[in-house]
Amino acid sequence: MTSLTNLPRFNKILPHAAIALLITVAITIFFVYQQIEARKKLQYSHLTLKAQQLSAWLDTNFSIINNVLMEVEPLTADTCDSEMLFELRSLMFNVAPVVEIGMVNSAGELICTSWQRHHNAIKVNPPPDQYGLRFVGPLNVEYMQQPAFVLARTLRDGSEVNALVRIRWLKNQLKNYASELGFTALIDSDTGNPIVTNGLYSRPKPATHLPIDFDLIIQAYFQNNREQIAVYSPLTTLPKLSIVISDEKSILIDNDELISPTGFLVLFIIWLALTAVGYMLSNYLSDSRHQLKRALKRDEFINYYQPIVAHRDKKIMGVEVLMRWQHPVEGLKSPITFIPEAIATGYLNLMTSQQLAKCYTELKHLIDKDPDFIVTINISACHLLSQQAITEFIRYKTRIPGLVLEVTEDVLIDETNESIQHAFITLTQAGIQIAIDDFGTGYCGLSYLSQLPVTYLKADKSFIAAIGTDGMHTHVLEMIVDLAQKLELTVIAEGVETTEQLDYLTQLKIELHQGWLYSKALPAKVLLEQIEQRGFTLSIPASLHKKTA
Ligand SMILES: Nc1nc2c(ncn2[C@@H]2O[C@@H]3COP(=O)(O)O[C@H]4[C@@H](O)[C@H](n5cnc6c(=O)[nH]c(N)nc65)O[C@@H]4COP(=O)(O)O[C@H]3[C@H]2O)c(=O)[nH]1
Repeated sequence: MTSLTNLPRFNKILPHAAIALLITVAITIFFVYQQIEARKKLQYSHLTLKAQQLSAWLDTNFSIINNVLMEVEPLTADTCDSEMLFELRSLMFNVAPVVEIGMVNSAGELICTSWQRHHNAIKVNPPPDQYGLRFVGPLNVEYMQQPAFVLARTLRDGSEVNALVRIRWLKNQLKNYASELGFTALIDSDTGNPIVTNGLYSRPKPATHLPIDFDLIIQAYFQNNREQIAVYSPLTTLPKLSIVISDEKSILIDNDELISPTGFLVLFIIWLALTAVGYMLSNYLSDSRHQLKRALKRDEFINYYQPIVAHRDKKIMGVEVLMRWQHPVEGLKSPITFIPEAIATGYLNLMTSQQLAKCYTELKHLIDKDPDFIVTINISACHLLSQQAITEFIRYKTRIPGLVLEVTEDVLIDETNESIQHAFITLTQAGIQIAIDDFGTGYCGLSYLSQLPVTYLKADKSFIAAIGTDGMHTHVLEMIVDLAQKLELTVIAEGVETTEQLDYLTQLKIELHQGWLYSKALPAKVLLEQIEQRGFTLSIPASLHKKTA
C-alpha cells in the first residue's frame, strides 16, 4: 500500500506546509497578544473611568459642602443664638450628607452646632492656621453611634466652621463601584492609609505608588498575594485624599475565547493560502526557465577559453569558447548542467548572443594581433533555426575572422530539416567555418561530409582516452584521420591528457590538439595574462610529464 508520504507531490508540499504552519502560529501569537493587550487596555480604561467618576462625584459633593461652609460668617460664642442656629440648620438641610454643622472657637472649643448651643463647650483641637477645605477623620460620633468625618475651614478670626458627614453615605457610594472580589476606598494620598473602604482593602507590594499626585494604574501583586489592577485618582477639592478602585487581574481581564471559531477558520484559511503560495513560489523560483532568465538578466553566464594548440611548436592557434554559469549559490556550474535546459526553454540563443559579445570584447586584443586566431563556439539546432542568430554569426564573422561554429553530428545529418541545411549554406557562404564536434560518436554519412563545407573534425575525447587501452577505439581514430585526409579536413583531437596520447596523435599526424595536457579552460583574464607573459607558445607542465610517464 502506498503511504501518503510516498507521494512525491506530498513530500514537496510538506516543508511548505510546515513553514506556513510556523508563520500561522506566529500570526496567531501576534493576534492573541493584540487581543490580550486590547482587552487589558479596555479594562484599564473601564476601571479608570469608574475611579474618575467616583472622585468627580466626591469632588462635586465636597465642593458643595465647601461652598456652604464659606457662607458662614465668623461667630463669637455669644452669637450662637436661635437665629444663628436656624441659619446653620437651614444650611445643613440643603446638603444631604451633612448631619451637623459646627463652630469651633480659636481656643479649640466647640461652642455651637446646628443642633444646639453648647453652654459647656466641648474641647476639640484648636483650628490650624490653614486656608481652604480640610479633612479630619474618621471619628466616632457618640450621639449618632456612627462613624463620620469632618470637612472644615478656618475662618478669618481663627475660628472654625465644620461639617460632619456620615461615613455610611460615602460607603454606600463606594459599594456601587466595587466588584465582588475587588475593593474601593478613600485613602490618604500620602500614606495610602484607608479612610473609608468597601471590600478588602490591600496595598501593592512594594508601595512605590505613594504619594499619589495624579491618576495612575498599577498592575502588581498586592499584600493579599493576589495579582490586582488598581486605579488611583486624587480628589481635586482635597488632593490629600484619593479614590482607589481595584480588582483581581484574572477577573478583570478575561482571556477566554481569545480566538473565536470564525477566527480559527480564518487562521486555517491563512495556513492553506500560505502553503499554496509557498509551494507555487518555490516552484516558480526553482523553475529552470525562471532561473535562466534571472541569470541572463544578472549577467551570470561567463566565458572560459580552452586553447587549441598546434602540437609541433605548441603554439596556441585558437580557443574553444566554453560557457560557465557563475551561480550565486551553487558556484561555478558546468554547461552540461544547464545547456539542455537552455535549449528546452529557448534561452540558448540569447545566451549565445551574450557569449559572442563577451568573447569579442575579451579576446579583441588577440584577434587584432592575429586575425587567423581560431575561435570555436558550440551551437545547436536552435541557432540554425533562428534567422536572428544566423545574422548575428555573420555579423560577428567580420569582427572575429577565425570564427568556427561547432555542431554535433546529429544536427548536421538532420536532412529532413531544410532550414538547417539552408542555414549551413548561408553561414559557410559568409565564410564561417564549421567543425563537427564529438566526431565519431554519432552517425555521419560520408555523403554529407562531402556535400557540406565542413572544415574541422573534432575527434571525440573518448577516442583519445582509449589510446593505449582499447584497440577498437584507436582503430576508429585511425579511420577518422584517414577520412579527414581524403576529404581534406583538419582533425582536432579533444581531451588530450597524457604524453602517451600526445605521442600516438603525433604518429597519426593529428596536428591540432586540445586538452588538459596543454591547458584547462581558463577565464579570459588568466589566458591573456599567460599569453602576455609567455607568448602564444605553451609548454607541457613537467608535473604532467612525470604523471604520464
Ligand atoms: N576529460 C577531459 N575533458 C576535457 C579535456 N579538455 C577539455 N575538456 C572538456 O571537454 C569539453 C569540450 O567541449 P565540447 O565537446 O564542445 O562539449 C561541451 C559542449 O557540448 C557544451 N558546451 C560548452 N560550452 C557551450 C556553449 O557555450 N554553448 C553550447 N551550446 N554548448 C556548450 O558542453 C560540453 C561540455 O563542456 P565543458 O564542461 O566545458 O567541457 C569541455 C572541456 O572542458 C580533457 O583533457 N579531458
